[in-house]
Amino acid sequence: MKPSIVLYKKLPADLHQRLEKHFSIVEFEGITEENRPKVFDALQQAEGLIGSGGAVNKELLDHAPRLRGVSTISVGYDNFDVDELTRREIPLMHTPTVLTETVADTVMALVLATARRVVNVAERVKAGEWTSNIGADWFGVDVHHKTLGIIGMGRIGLALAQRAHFGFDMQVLYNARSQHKAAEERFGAKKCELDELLAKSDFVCVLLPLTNQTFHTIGKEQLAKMKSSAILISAGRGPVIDEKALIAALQEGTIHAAGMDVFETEPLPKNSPLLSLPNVVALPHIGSATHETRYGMAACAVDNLIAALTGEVKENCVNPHILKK
Ligand SMILES: NC(=O)C1=CN([C@@H]2O[C@H](COP(=O)(O)OP(=O)(O)OC[C@H]3O[C@@H](n4cnc5c(N)ncnc54)[C@H](OP(=O)(O)O)[C@@H]3O)[C@@H](O)[C@H]2O)C=CC1
Ligand SMILES: O=CC(=O)O
Repeated sequence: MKPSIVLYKKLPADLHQRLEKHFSIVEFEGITEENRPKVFDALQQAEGLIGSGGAVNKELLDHAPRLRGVSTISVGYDNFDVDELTRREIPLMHTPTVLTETVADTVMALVLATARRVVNVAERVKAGEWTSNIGADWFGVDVHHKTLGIIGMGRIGLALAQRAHFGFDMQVLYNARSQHKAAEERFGAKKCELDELLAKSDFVCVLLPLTNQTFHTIGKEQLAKMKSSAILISAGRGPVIDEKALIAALQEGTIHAAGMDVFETEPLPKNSPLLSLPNVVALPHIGSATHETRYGMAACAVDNLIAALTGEVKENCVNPHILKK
């Protein structure tokens, strides 16, 4: 009999078939408040779990006594209780690399859209406001030759630095725990303390994962250290930025604008003040959302689960130290 797995995200047909060759699949559309009891029921027999979104915490794991492998269709894994998975010796697999270039494109799109006010002016054109030669009230600010600060110089940070350096002749500053020689040698990036990065950057791009250490890395105090002409880009995880403090900074002119792909609450609530600020470009967490990349992520996650359950993990494991030799 094939091992049973729980799938909680719809997959392309061919990838579903690839999984079906190895496993008997119980499928759900996400893990929600409503379907939680049914998911818990299916988890009693499940040896594998694959999907994205929804918390995979101790409560859920307590309903999954036979679980041997978990695969998320994402690179970020902040909604997984990694300590609890590790304690139970369950490998957690994720999808780094396959989405890196696409997410870096999204971040660059946010840089350009906020600086050049692309969304705002396009809306004005559609509203019929372009009735004569445009004046300064339609102008944006330059991106090329400015200074771009990257907070979190990992895979995506490196791909962003490449775009900024070669595409836009920008000076790149970065803040991370370790030194990133590749970024320094290839893109002239300079490592600096957070305060220095905030004070010198025209664009501050936050690409940190969400952890206990990174929660609210950018708050009132940090925003006050930025140039009043600076633009903040948030594309790691929403809670890395104190959204209340950011809203106040945007309203009071402490900083010039913000481009955001991630938020403290997602989907962004309809009454969020961010939605009525003209100097905010808000995207619905589309960092990796192209057809090609989302397919690549799903394929990677399927292969990751097969590897985890057949004992053949070579890469993409968040807690590799638990793997049996
Ligand atoms: N908007 C979207 O759709 C997407 C968002 N993401 C988010 O982007 C994040 C980054 O992805 P990726 O680049 O692949 O991840 P990486 O793990 O390659 O990079 C993370 C970087 O963050 C740094 N970092 C982590 N913790 C700290 C800390 N406490 N203080 C300072 N720096 C820290 C790391 O520093 P060091 O190098 O020193 O270890 C590293 O440079 C993901 O975790 C995810 O949350 C990812 C994909 C899509
Ligand atoms: O936010 C997306 C991810 O892959 O992480």
